[in-house]
Parts: sequence; structure tokens; C-alpha cells
Amino acid sequence: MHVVTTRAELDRARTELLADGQELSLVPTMGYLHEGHLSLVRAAQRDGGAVAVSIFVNPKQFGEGEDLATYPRDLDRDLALLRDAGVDLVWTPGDEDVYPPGSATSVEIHGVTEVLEGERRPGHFAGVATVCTILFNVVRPHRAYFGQKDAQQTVVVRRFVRDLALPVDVRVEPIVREADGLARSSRNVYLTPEQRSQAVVLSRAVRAVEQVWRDGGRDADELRALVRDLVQREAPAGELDYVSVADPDTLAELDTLPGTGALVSMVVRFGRTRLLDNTILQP
Ligand SMILES: Nc1ncnc2c1ncn2[C@@H]1O[C@H](COP(=O)(O)OP(=O)(O)OP(=O)(O)O)[C@@H](O)[C@H]1O
Ligand SMILES: CC(C)(CO)[C@@H](O)C(=O)[O-]
Ligand code: BAL
Repeated sequence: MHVVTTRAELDRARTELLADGQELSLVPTMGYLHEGHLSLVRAAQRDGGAVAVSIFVNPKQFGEGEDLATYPRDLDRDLALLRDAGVDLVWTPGDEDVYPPGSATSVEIHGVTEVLEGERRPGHFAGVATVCTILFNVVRPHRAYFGQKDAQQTVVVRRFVRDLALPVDVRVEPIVREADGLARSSRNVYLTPEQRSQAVVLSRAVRAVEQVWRDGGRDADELRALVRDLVQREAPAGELDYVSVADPDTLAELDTLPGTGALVSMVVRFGRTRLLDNTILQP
């Protein structure tokens, strides 16, 4: 496994890996890896070619007062997991390898970044889009893998890749969950035991919403109320930040669910920790 830091090292490893003409996949991460990340690696391996993983805690996507300084990190453990998984290339850039001194460019997406996570974390998606554009341009992967857990991120990434005609095939993989249903997330380590046990409410809410959809429920407000009530009843230590029932491509809120489906997403706050979950309701 090649482990590289500078762009020049990355270029050399890339050339060596692709010498026999195979394709390259990239799994962008912020490290502190778990089964969610490893499922993206396995998806990339399933699709063939060489697999690269980037590990970079991107300062540009953290807002004032967010957890940039305390974001969990364990590079040695991450590298051991990636080696075991059979990854070919790991890029662990420093800030200056991603943003050379004097960097003054940012990728802004309108519309889909102005709601939900984007509304609550101003500048977050410009940070994500900027770093992903740089990662794509430096690594030059044929395919890039993202998790459905960060649903709005997948919508944003697909949008700017399409709008800017970036030559990368974006693939989205399902949410990986703990045994009790909680979506895997690096930030789960912040939870106290009490918060952790109540955090199961998110996946319960997702399942309840899916059941209503299967039973023919098409009233978006009914779904929002269902989630609100469940969180209030089952997670006294948590607070619903939002529940959204939206068009999966535009993220516009819906009144009535069309037969073609909807994205139901939610965030519950436990102390300072925001937990995300979502489901795509499909015909
Ligand atoms: N449970 C999961 N299932 C599937 N994909 C996931 C899961 N958790 C994270 N990912 C994906 O892994 C990629 C890297 O995510 P990241 O490193 O931010 O991990 P994270 O666990 O989402 O961290 P955070 O707690 O900061 O949200 C993203 O595409 C993200 O959607
Ligand atoms: C895609 C990403 C690695 C960009 O920093 C990050 O937003 C994440 O981990 O989901
Ligand atoms: N997985 C999303 C990255 C973030 O919360 O900054």
C-alpha cells in the first residue's frame, strides 16, 4: 500500500499503480475510519481497478465553533484498517498539500446548499465542494464513492460534478449501521452512554417513516409529525434539529409525496453532537 503526503509523491504512486492501464477509484474521507468507510472501499474494489483513499480533515468545511480542533483522529489505526482491506493508495495530505499558500478559489453551489445542513452550517458545502474538486483534480479518479448517510452531500457532489463537467463517476453506497440501527459515524464517539442508547431513535424514526410509505401514507406533514413525536417521546436527551421530506434531487420540501418517492432526512442533536439519518422512499 502506497502512503503518500505530497502531490508529487501521489503522482508517482498513481503512475506506478496505473501502469497496466487499470482504472482508479477514490474514497474521500476525514479519517477515524469505521465500517461505513470500509463499505465504500469494498464497493470500489467490487467495481474493479485500483482503490485510493484520502484522509484529510478539511478545515474549510468546518464553521466557527464547530469541532475542527477536536475531530477524532487516529492515523495509525486508519492505515492498519486500510492495509487489511487491501487498499492500493492512501493520500494523507497536510493543509498546504491541498491548499497551497495563496489559494483563493472556492466552489459555490446555489439552491441545494441553502437548506438543511447548508442552512445550519453556512459555508460547509462550499468547503466540501472545494476540497472534493481539488481531491478529484489531484488524484484524477475514474470513480468516487460517497455514503448515503450524508444525503445532502451526495446531492451537492452530484450537482457540481455535473455542472462543472468533472470527469468522475460519482457512486453512492447505502448507510452502514450499528447492530441497534444507529448509522455509523466518526462523531458517535462523542456520545455519552445515555445519549448513545437514545440515539437509536433516529433509525427507529427512519423505519417508522418507511412503514407509513409502504402502507400508502403520502402526507409529508404526517411523516414530519411522526418523526417529531418519536424523538420527543423516546429521546429526552436529544432535540430534533430538523426533519425534512423533500424532492431527492432539488431538496425542495414536499406537501404530498409523489409516487416517484422522496428523501426523508433528519438531524437530532445530543448536546453538541448532531446525528444524521435519512431514507430514500422509492416506488
Ligand atoms: N454509516 C455510513 N454508511 C455509509 N457511508 C458512510 C457512513 N458514515 C460515513 N460514510 C461516508 O464516508 C465518507 C467519509 O465520511 P466521514 O469521514 O465524514 O465520516 P463520518 O463518519 O460521516 O464522519 P462524521 O461523523 O464527521 O460525519 C462520506 O462519503 C460519508 O458519507
Ligand atoms: C467528502 C469529505 C471527505 C470532504 O471533506 C467529507 O465531507 C466527508 O467525510 O463526508
Ligand atoms: N461526513 C460529513 C462531514 C462533515 O460533517 O463535516
